[in-house]
Amino acid sequence: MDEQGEVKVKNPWHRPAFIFLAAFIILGIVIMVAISVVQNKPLPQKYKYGIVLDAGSSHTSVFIYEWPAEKENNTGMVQQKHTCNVKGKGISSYDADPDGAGKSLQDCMVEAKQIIPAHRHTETPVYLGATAGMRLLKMKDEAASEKVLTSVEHSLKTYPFSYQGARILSGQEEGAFGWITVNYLSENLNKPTGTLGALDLGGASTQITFIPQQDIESNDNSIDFRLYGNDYHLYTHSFLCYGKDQALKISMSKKLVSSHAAYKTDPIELRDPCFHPGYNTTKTVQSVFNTPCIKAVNFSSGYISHVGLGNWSQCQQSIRKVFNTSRCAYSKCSFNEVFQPSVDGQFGAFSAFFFVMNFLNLTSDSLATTKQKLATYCSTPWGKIVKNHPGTKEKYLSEYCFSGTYILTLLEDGYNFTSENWKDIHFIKKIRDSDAGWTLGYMLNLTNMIPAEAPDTPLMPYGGYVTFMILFTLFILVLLLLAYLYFRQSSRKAQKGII
Ligand SMILES: Nc1nc2c(ncn2[C@@H]2O[C@H](COP(=O)(O)OP(=O)(O)OP(=O)(O)O)[C@@H](O)[C@H]2O)c(=O)[nH]1
Ligand SMILES: [Ca+2]
Repeated sequence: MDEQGEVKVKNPWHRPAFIFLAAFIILGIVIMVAISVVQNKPLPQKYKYGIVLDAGSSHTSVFIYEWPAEKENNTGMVQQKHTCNVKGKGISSYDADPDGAGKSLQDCMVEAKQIIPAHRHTETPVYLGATAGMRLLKMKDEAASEKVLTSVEHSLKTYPFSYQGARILSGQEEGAFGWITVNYLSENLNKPTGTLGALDLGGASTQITFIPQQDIESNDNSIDFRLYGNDYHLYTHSFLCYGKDQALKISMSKKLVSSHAAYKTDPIELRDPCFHPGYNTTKTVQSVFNTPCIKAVNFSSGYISHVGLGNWSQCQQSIRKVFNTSRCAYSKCSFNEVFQPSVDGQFGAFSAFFFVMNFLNLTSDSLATTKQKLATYCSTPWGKIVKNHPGTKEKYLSEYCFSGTYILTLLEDGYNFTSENWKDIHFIKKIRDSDAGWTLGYMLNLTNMIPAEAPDTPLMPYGGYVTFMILFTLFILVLLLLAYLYFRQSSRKAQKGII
């Protein structure tokens, strides 16, 4: 026994090695647990920010976007953090007072400074994009439009952000970026599922953008993108002067010009089926004709007595005259000789498409029901309408019959939607808390946040990777332990054999 005891003490696999291995295993487990705890602890989110000013024809809105700094190239990560509506009218209305355009942005930009953390200010890009109002001003008075842009540029440069430019977007860009926005927010861009067409109705222009089933016959209407490894061949068209405010002016001017009485009376009487019975307001001729969308006409008076008749079918007939559908040089046209393939797939209809249809409660009816309800609404006396909506601005309120009828006629007679595919039009304001509109798509494009190729995805998700590493390491440790026990056993046997 004593001899055996002496041999045991000499065994190289004896206590120090065992203690070392046990310590090694414990240390390994402690390190693994510590690493996985630290790794899984939610990181303090580091957000980045971007600002886009939508200088529309009717007003300017400031959009602040935010996204997690580490995930800027993943789809659906950028979100709208805040919007601010600039007080007053759009920047194109400052043609006689360009300095006023820059000043008008002050309040919203100060708000942006408060909302975005100070340490991010200098790296936050600011873009201003102007749309149809400025396109029209440029047509009317190019020097004035440049002065307005210079004024907003000077104003934006006084803030601590990274100024990236103020420019007028083309109609094509406006349509295409609206399409990118709705498809980015719906997370359609990296999936094989279909995309959402985009319908935008502004005050001075309207855009239609979608992926058609047929060839695009005119180059002006075609735009190509490669996003997340997929090629997109888009049809897009922007109709300048066909936003709802300009369309109303065109429609009123046509009625005035075609009515002989209009040339003789003072004020000129405009009997309008698109306004409620009992509506009677004096307007200036200038307020209708002050746009490059209409040819100037001489009248006997500078004033119009605008009298409502509240007749929906006559209203629709008068609006149809705004669309010229008599000629088409392509296989298919929408109106005004513009090529348009048949509409296809689901559409998101936003901006004034939503404001108007939502107000009229017409966002989920069939086409036939929509027409019926609208006819009833238009024939409702003006006094009753005002009484039923005490909080609504009278200018907005008076125009809903016209605007609803215009939307219906534009979609059905203009873009050729039918009672079958009417349900494919979704009247939307926001998708996942961000407004549908061109601004987000514009920023994503200019900051290269939508890569042409899909980013490489890791072999397995992060959680799976951590679990795998822990299990695999434990497996190796168990193997080492077994090997140790085996060796110890066999060396004991060997010792015994020697004895
Ligand atoms: N009823 C209602 N109308 C609105 C509202 N906001 C804007 N509008 C009107 O809807 C129309 C379109 O508004 P926007 O989409 O902001 O148009 P915009 O961007 O100024 O014009 P574009 O430059 O042509 O795009 C204009 O006639 C606005 O006066 C709203 O909250 N309610
Ligand atoms: Ca707009």
